[in-house]
Amino acid sequence: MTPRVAVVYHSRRGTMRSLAEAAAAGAQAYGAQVRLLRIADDGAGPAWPEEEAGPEDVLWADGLVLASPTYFGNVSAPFKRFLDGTTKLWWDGLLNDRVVTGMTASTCLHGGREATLLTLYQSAHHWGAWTVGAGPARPGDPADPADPACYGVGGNPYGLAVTALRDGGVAEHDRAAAWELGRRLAGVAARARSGGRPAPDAAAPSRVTVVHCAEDETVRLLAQECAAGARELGAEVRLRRLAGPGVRRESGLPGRAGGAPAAAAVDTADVAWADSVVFGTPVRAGAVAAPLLGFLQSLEPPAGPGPLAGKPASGFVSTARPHAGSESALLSLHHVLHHCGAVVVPPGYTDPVVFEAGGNPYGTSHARSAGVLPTVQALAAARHQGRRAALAGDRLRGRPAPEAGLLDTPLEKELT
Ligand SMILES: Cc1cc2nc3c(=O)[nH]c(=O)nc-3n(C[C@H](O)[C@H](O)[C@H](O)COP(=O)(O)O)c2cc1C
Repeated sequence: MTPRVAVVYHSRRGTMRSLAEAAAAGAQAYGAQVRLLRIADDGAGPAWPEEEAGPEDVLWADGLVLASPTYFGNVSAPFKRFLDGTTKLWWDGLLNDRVVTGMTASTCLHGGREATLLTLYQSAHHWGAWTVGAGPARPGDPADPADPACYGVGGNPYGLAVTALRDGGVAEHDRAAAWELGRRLAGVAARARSGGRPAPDAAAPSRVTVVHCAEDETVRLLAQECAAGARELGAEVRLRRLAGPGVRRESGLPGRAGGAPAAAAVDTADVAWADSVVFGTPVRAGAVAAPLLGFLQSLEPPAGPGPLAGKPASGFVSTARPHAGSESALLSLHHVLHHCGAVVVPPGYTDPVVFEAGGNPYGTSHARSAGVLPTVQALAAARHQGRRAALAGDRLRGRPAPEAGLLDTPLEKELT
């Protein structure tokens, strides 16, 4: 299936427009059907000739390159208006499963460009989108925009960020990096639509690894439910425990209840084995617990793709109180996942159970003020997250879609 890619830009001086043109050409070179679209600008910018972007273009696209200038460390107001304009489609559950990447430009090298890309992804995750950065790609995928040949990226794994010049000019290496990013996005969008190259073992069940801090009882139960959700879709699942300095001592949580057997300790090979990976952790000081961060850091190779490259990944958390970092920990986890080249596939609002469990689109979360054990709503959300991981892992390896009766996203239903 030919993927449909929309490259949507806002530009006053021309930087973002040039990058968008290059990304569109890269997506076209992959073989995608491409639309280059501008965002309306209250008359403040030049009248660029491209068609104006609207919410229906998000609906049309399988993949989107979102290109906003950095304004005060954020997307520009016109760009935010464009995102907000998709509310009705989002509410109707029609924007799930788009594949999104981001591009930006800023005057200062460290003037908020990473913040802008991460903000873009946060909004895309509310849609239920999958986000692809410029981190290392898996072998055989379209070339790596962070490759030293494309100096414009400067090692930014979140997407493309370049230095804006006064005249709106764009260096050739930045244009080349935008081209590569467009091509990569089209490649992932094609596979997400089951139109990519079939994996050599396409008939085998997809593989999901659920890694968790097992000493935290809440997280352990969420992990089991997540694993059960993946198995519901026919996935082969490895439930793995993080070894390392004790989470129990750090968090002061009770140990394993009921004498359930401990999961095997996780190893890098469990991540290499999987088609998709889900990470569960208690929140410590607004971030993931140290053992998880240590394990993730061991996955990021000094150069080239690591075992997470090109694979769907997401996380779930437990906190002591309702607003004690359940969002910030997951957002910081997403940053690390992008560094590893993963495709971040959080739950978004892709199922009513997400709303019922507190409405965290970045990952399932449970606050222990509601009880040490997860609520039935949190368990249902974890199960949904496991199903989604299995589905995304299946898609990105190009395997045929699972049977219609088991499918749970509008995109799946639409395709079968
Ligand atoms: C309202 C406004 C806010 C800006 N904020 C930042 C900023 O936070 N950091 C930075 O480095 N550059 C900032 N800039 C510079 C823009 O990032 C730069 O002009 C833009 O990326 C150029 O893109 P364009 O050529 O596509 O219009 C700002 C510019 C404007 C107009």
